[in-house]
Amino acid sequence: MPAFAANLTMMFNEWSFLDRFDAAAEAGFSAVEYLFPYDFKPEDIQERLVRNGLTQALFNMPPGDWAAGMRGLASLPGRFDDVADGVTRALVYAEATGVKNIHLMSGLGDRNDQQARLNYRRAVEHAAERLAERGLNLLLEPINGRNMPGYFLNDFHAAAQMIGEFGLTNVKLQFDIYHCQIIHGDVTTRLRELIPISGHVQIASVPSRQEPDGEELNYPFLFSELDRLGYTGYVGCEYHPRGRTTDGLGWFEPYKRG
Ligand SMILES: O=C(O)C(=O)CO
Repeated sequence: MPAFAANLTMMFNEWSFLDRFDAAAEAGFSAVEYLFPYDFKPEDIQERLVRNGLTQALFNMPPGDWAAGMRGLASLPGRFDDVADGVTRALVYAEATGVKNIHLMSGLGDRNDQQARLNYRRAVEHAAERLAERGLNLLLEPINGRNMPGYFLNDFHAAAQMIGEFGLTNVKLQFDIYHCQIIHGDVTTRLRELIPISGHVQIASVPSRQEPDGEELNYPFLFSELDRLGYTGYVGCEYHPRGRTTDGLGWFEPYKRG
């Protein structure tokens, strides 16, 4: 049975950010993830994790100016020093939270542009090396172009190919089933191909990106498939609740922490 992480960027928004840890634990989650911890003190986040017995499953490196539309820096020209500073900052939070997986967003750009590919490779190699010194994984996530138009890493096959070319054992795929269904479909076949290189899985219904309890995908089947494939990482619930978060947790009832 998969272990689920509540995504505190999207879920439990009825609470302030730090109180979402308490709410997720109360709802039966054993782990949490979110996009960015950087507006909060590392020790405050640590305190919430410890108090609630929660595992920190994932967060992202600093993405650049998110409010101005930046979606990561790794493939961008002239931003290598900012990527390196971001790694330093993320490692402070890794130390406090005990997270094992950190996601490096690629940024907007053309995946077929040679210079953007070189920028990306340099950023990934640098981040991966520094994370490896702490025994951490660097995650790379393909994101669909409907949610993030112009995103550099917008294809699962291309991501798998790059991960193979980089040849770094701590660089893994972040397999968001929602993005995969929108980009490629045939999600079960993609899971069978790519779980061996995946370090984290995420879920949401398609097309609404709400609770994983209907619409295009049969999640109970996909959860069993993850078990059949021997996946032991976390499954991040990166979805927008339709209403109150706790009212939409019927799907989670069989999986929650006792
Ligand atoms: O937009 C997403 O799907 C993300 O997970 C960004 O980190």
